[in-house]
Amino acid sequence: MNRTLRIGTRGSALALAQTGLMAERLERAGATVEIVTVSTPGDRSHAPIAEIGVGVFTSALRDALANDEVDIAVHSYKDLPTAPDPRLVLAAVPTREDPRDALVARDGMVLGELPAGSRVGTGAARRVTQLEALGLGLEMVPIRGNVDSRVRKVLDGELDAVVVAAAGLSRLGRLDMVTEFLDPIQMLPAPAQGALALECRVDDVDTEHLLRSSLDDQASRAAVTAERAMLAALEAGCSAPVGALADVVEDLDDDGRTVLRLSLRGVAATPQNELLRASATGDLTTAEQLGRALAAELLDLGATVLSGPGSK
Ligand SMILES: NCc1[nH]cc(CCC(=O)O)c1CC(=O)O
Repeated sequence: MNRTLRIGTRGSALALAQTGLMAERLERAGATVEIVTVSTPGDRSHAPIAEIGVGVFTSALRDALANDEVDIAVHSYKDLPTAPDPRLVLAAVPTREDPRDALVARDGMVLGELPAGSRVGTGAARRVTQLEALGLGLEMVPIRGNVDSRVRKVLDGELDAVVVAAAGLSRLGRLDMVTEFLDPIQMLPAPAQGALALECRVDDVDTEHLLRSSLDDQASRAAVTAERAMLAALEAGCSAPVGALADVVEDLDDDGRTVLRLSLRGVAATPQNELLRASATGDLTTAEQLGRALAAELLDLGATVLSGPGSK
């Protein structure tokens, strides 16, 4: 391909960092690329995500792609609405970063060391509900804004701690700030957390082929496919307290041969905001069915079917 590929990104430090990484990899694969920043309503507003709705970070970028203003869009996968965009194709899910949530606390503290009444910043219902379930007496403070500004609130002494995605800090080169990586047994991440989604126009087969062949990672794609299928089946948006994590694990088949399997864990809440946890395993090739089956089990256990805006 000898055309210059325009890669669309949001303008936040995190978005620019992760798009820069993808641009480098595409150049190494022989492509000529140019980065184009697209401003989104999510970047301009400070209102809670629950008010401004799912897709606030991604719709403007998707429109720019569909309108031929850019050729590739790089998204944080967890920010994408679950409904597919018929104008676009998800051409690559690159190897996923650490999917866990991370605690950044004052004085190097881990969760168990935070005194009761400590002020912990997070706006995401999924994080709030799972932290409250630990019964530590923490005071949850709703915050929003980019990763930098959240972490700064701890450095400034405004908050005792914040919970953010480890992947965000990693891509910003700030993993040194993490005082504890939260174990998924206590804190399941948002579906697709730590993964990127690279889209192109559905009729741009050259770009699709390039992205697929140079960036797509099959195991990461299978894992996030299962997580997102669970989310979609619960009809939960980004503000819903739904967490999911699929790990690719080694298993033995009937003939004693090593095979790769998906191990999916999920968490959802009842109407009384009690947490329900469940898990299931399946094949990488049937990731979607696995996600739907786990959602069905959670619904059977009494999980609320949520609708409306919501992804973190
Ligand atoms: N909507 C915010 C958002 N979208 C993606 C990430 C982190 C990186 C990732 O999960 O890929 C974050 C910040 C956070 O949740 O702390």
